[in-house]
Amino acid sequence: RNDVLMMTPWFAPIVWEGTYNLEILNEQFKQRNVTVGLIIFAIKKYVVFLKNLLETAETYFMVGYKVNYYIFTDRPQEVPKVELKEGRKVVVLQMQNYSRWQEIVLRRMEMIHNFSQKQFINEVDYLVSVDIDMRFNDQVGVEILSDLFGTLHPGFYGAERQSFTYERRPASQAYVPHDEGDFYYAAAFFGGTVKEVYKLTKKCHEAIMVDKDNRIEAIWQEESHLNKYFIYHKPTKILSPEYVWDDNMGRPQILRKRRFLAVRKNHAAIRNK
Ligand SMILES: CC(=O)N[C@H]1[C@@H](OP(=O)(O)OP(=O)(O)OC[C@H]2O[C@@H](n3ccc(=O)[nH]c3=O)[C@H](O)[C@@H]2O)O[C@H](CO)[C@H](O)[C@@H]1O
Ligand SMILES: [Mn+2]
Repeated sequence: RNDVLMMTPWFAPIVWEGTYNLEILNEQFKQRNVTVGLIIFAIKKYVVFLKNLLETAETYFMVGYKVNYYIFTDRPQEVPKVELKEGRKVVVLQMQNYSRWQEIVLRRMEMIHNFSQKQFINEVDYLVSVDIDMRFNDQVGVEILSDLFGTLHPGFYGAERQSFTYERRPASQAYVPHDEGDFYYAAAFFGGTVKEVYKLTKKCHEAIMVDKDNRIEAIWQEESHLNKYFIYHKPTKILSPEYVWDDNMGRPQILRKRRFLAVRKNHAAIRNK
């Protein structure tokens, strides 16, 4: 394709529909018999999003592969029973709730870090962390897999560096100077091998704890820390906004697939509930 950027300056592919051959990739990944962990946080009221996310994942996510759905929740009894295909299972992981939604989203890094070391490393090859207020709407397969991958945020994929909403206060560990940064990534979809996700979440969690001691919270919480990390640890693959789209952004021509879509939500009704 010549209408989109297909490769970064550090030679990482940017995955758009029409840039890869899934048959070839499936041959490779089937031989390796990979298992993928999909990490989902369902704290407090957000459990209402779980059913639709799991059902659409069964239709579109890693079809034909083994998948563990790792669901972090404070309401295990509210995890819906969804019929799963062979080789796929739900693993419910208890997590405490926090009163502020900002604390919940920040603590995702800590939880993924802890469980990567004690559990995920023994059970899966790759981890994918996603927001729950989303649904799969088209195929998401092994074309996303790589050591470390991030997704271009739907609001900034064509934007200039100056407009990226990185943390700009030097007092925060997530600080990014104006002359640095490649892309603005969405925290709603990232992943990699368990080892790389472990390293990423460790670093981000540590930075978040330093910020906490200094009584500062990054402008876009863990997304700010993720963006900082990706500047100094470049992703080995980047996913186009096909993988985190929001129909509020319209339907541009270059978007041949809308694979993972934001579900409309009423912030006031759902956050801190
Ligand atoms: C598209 C995108 O980049 N989304 C980011 C943006 O999303 P959003 O504004 O969509 O944030 P959000 O409300 O979806 O929160 C992120 C996620 O945290 C979990 N959650 C949150 C609150 C709660 O009470 N219970 C709960 O389970 C849930 O999995 C949710 O999807 O900003 C957030 C933090 O500022 C995160 O960085 C999101 O990844
Ligand atoms: Mn979200």
